[in-house]
Amino acid sequence: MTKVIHVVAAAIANSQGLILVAKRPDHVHQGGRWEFPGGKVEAGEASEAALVRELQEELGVEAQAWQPLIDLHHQYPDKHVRLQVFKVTAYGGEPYGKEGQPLRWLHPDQMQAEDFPAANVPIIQALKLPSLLAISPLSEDEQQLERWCLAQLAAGRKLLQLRQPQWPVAQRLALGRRLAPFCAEVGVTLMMNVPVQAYQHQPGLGLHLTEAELRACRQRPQPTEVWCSASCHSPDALALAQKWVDFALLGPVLATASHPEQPGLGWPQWQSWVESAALPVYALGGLLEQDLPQAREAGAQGIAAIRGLQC
Ligand SMILES: Nc1nc2c([nH]c(=O)n2[C@@H]2O[C@H](COP(=O)(O)OP(=O)(O)OP(=O)(O)O)[C@@H](O)[C@H]2O)c(=O)[nH]1
Ligand SMILES: [Mg+2]
Repeated sequence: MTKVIHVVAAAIANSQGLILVAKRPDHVHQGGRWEFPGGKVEAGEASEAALVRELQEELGVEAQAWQPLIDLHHQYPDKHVRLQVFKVTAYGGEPYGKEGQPLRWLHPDQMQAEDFPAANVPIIQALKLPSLLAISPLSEDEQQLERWCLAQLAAGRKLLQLRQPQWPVAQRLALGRRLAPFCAEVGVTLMMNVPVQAYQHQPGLGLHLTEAELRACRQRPQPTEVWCSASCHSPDALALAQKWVDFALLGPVLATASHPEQPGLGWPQWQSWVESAALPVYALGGLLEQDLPQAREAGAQGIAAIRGLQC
């Protein structure tokens, strides 16, 4: 097995939510591309100590507060890297390119994957995605679901999923079409849980696949501008999600009222499955907003919930 190069990198966020990126010198690995500042973890060094050291060495700043963003492996033709990325939310000093590297502050939506090393695609996705994903509660009452959606928008949620497996597909699509303009107006994506062939794109909507639909995929189900996600219940499903969609939901972490027959995976198993996946993964199953720090420590993008995220 090739040696794994363990790298820590920082998505440093300023008060406007812009993220600092630096240009790699032309002569180094992945030279000329933009990167998240950071570097190799030294032998015997703890990851977070490496993070603090690298930001001091490369930018002259003192990292003061951070949280895990995503931890992934990537195989380049010439090397295998593990990129452990932290979102740095507080720092002392003004960053400058100590090694002469140009710096820029970018909104995640301005980041183009092709300007970064190939390993960075999931990191950019993780920066674009929020930490909470609210899933619609089962209901026969369309007005109640409209109220649910509008309440979620009012609460500032950025990512929703319209589930309703008990409804005919046409009814799900019709409700999605009505809600889409409200979502689009405030930059929210409503993930539609409908068959791939039935999905019709419009601004404000995305496509969510069941695990069976994910397994049937032979290509990405929608162009890259359309968010696509999938439900996963095993490591091999996560590997497929990494290939065909932008993010996954993995669960149940705990047993839930909506799926009482499925025992919970528990955090240790959940974490061990996500460790080998290079895409953002939401933890699902019996979770509440206050479980977010634990979910992040386990490698989650955030939490997805029905009851846990009611407004
Ligand atoms: N820092 C950083 N490295 C990245 C990113 N994406 C990515 O593939 N890498 C790869 O991870 C490795 C990190 O190396 P680095 O050159 O930053 O390491 P370093 O700061 O310790 O430099 P040094 O070896 O010159 O002391 C490189 O192979 C680089 O191509 C990223 O966003 N940030
Ligand atoms: Mg570096």
